[in-house]
Amino acid sequence: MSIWSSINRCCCHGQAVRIAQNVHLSAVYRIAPHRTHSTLLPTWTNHPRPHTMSVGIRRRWKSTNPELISSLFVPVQIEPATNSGQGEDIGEEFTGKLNRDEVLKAMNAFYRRPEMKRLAEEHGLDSRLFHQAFISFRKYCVKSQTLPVELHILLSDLIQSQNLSPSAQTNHIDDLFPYFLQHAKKCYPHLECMDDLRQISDLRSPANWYPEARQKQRKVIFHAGPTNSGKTFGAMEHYLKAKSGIYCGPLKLLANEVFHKANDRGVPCDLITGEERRLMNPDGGSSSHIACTVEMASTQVAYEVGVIDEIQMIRDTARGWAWTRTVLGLCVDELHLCGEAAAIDLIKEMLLDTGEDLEVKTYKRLTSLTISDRALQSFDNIQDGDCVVAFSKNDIFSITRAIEQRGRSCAVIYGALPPGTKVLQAKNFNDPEHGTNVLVATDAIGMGLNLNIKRVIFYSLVKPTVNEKGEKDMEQLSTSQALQIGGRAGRYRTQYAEGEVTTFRPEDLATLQEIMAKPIEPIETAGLHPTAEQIELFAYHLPKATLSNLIDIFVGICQVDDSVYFMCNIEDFKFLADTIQHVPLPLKTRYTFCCAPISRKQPFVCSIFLKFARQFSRGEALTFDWVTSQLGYPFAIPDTIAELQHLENVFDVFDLYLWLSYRFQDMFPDQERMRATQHELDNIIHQGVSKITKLIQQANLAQSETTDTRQSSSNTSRRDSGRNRSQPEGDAVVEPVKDSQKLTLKSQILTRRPRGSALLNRK
Ligand SMILES: Nc1ncnc2c1ncn2[C@@H]1O[C@H](COP(=O)(O)OP(=O)(O)OP(=O)(O)O)[C@@H](O)[C@H]1O
Ligand SMILES: [Mg+2]
Repeated sequence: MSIWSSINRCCCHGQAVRIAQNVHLSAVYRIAPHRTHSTLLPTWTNHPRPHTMSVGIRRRWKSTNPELISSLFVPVQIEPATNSGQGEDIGEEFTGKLNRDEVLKAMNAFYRRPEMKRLAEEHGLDSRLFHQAFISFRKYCVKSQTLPVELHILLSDLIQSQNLSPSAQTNHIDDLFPYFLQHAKKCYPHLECMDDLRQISDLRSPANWYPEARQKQRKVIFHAGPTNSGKTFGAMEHYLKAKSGIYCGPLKLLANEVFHKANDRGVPCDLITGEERRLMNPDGGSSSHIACTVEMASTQVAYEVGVIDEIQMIRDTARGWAWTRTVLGLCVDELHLCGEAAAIDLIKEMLLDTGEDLEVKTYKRLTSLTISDRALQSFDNIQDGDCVVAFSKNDIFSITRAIEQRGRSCAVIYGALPPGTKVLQAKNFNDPEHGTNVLVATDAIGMGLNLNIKRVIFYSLVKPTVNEKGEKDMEQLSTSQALQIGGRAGRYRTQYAEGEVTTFRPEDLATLQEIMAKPIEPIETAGLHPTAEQIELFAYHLPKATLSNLIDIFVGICQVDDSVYFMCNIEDFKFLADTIQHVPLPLKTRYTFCCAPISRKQPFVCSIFLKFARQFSRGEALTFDWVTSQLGYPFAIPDTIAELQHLENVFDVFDLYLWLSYRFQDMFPDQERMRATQHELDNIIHQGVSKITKLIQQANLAQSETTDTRQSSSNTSRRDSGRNRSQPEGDAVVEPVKDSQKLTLKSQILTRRPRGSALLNRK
């Protein structure tokens, strides 16, 4: 029996909660940000454990301002009662018609009574809710053509006795309270079920959500060390030798690499990502080993060995929950965690709740990595094996152009490129015969690609980030990030076994040395996330609330042990929920749609997402022909940067389709055709990237102005001023992609948006 049908069969709130706790819920999909995947995330267990505090351990629960919470509850509109015309108004028959002004007077007298406010507070109505509910109640009483008989009579009595002495009054103004409260509960259904809501959103013991894992006493080993120290290699040896194993990686590329490595070693291994399932067993059964993206890991299937790679991602504000879930939930005998030592204490803290110990294995870097004492200063000084790292696409394009103007060919890698393109660009760069011996990249190279880099050159030390609230920030690189990116230089057993790190600008060099010399800050908290079941239960209690409002309420009232955990940000999810709010879909379907791995910063993809939801809600299958007709198919090799970027978005639409096709097979029937076409598109994008300088030139860059460059590539005044002081002319100041080009992209996207879409209305 699914939780959904359980809930529908329940008639009382308490029962719904009990059922949720007793049934071990089937897996559900969870949100994943851009280019990541959905997952299975069980919530409730049949082994509830009291929330005891571990002795001697600092524990604190998140406390939220109650007024902030109350502002999340949107009142349900109560319409005034109309006369059904089926008979007389009995109240009016008894006491006559009520005088509207007198009713208002009585009501206002009620509102002014401090005792009423206090009483309301005892029933969960703070002053804000009391005020809102009173306004609604007053309007209802004044505007209704017919009122409940008792209320009508009470109001009539109150009006008549207004001028009498208190002893002569038969009724008191306070007698209105029960009627008011009844009305308030209709306006704010949560008043009836706040305890249940708090219980549902109690996230203080996430270790108890995984009964299968808790039945094992897992051996947990942390492979800690810097980049390129053989951590993953060490853990993989255990994985490959085991009878069964699960590898959980942060990227499709890494899962893919393990998938190939295992199968090449004769260990049958399946690949599972949000958009792909590759099963090696011809009869469709599962192999003994699985390589998956972390969000896709099952916590119910038992394996001998589990590997969780890049464990430091547990602090990621958007995806951290997926690492938390696998650390607590993988049902394995032996669990290997690979990553920065900065996560060791946090993992130890988490394992206090599972009763398991942590064994730490430390690694040393396999090759040397030195910080240069000279900045690059000029692109004239670029050498074979150099990788220039920048954090904005505009910088990437400008740098590429500047280097190619000097007669060198560049490989280019940034996050929005499809995986195939990234791999091919990396391959060209790695191949000494290819003639592409310089790489220009964002921190997308930080994980997953094997690159023959000799020297990493930081073009900038400031990176755009998203904080816990989902807001964009500009931040100086952390030590962890600088080591992660810089550590790509001098990879073991590659052409360049000795790595070097430097900056482009001399004035950044000291800062880089300082950043890289600092110890990595310990990771203090791990991400958590509400689950589909929890949101479903909220929806059961608050049926009139929108999905995005339900999420807000959940986050507002949930209880988290914030000495160990934090709530991940869910802005993309909420944005998607708002985008399709007006499309009629069952809640579970709506929830799954909103878990799709797309970012709100991709307007074109979001507009297609809305079209998908509309088509789906009409019950019409999303065929290859229908989808590609929305996307300007067939695709051509891009001639401009704008076209290239548009194709990158189209690629993400294919990902969206494939992701949904695994959740709603009947409605997304053309999975294989879409996959084949996406593969072609990957090639087309790669061809576009390979002639990127030509694309940039199309934008008539000659007219670009130096001041534009400052805006696009500099994020600190310190760096700006330094550059102007000391850079050789025409070098540090690389020209940005022109604004006119950005406009072309924008207009292209706009013309492709559906008319009247929510997104257009938003803008
Ligand atoms: N003992 C070993 N024998 C052979 N090759 C090894 C050994 N240890 C590591 N390598 C190779 O060295 C390279 C780096 O190792 P690995 O990827 O495990 O490092 P890592 O510490 O996980 O790095 P990162 O932090 O970048 O993930 C890989 O190509 C790996 O195959
Ligand atoms: Mg590794």
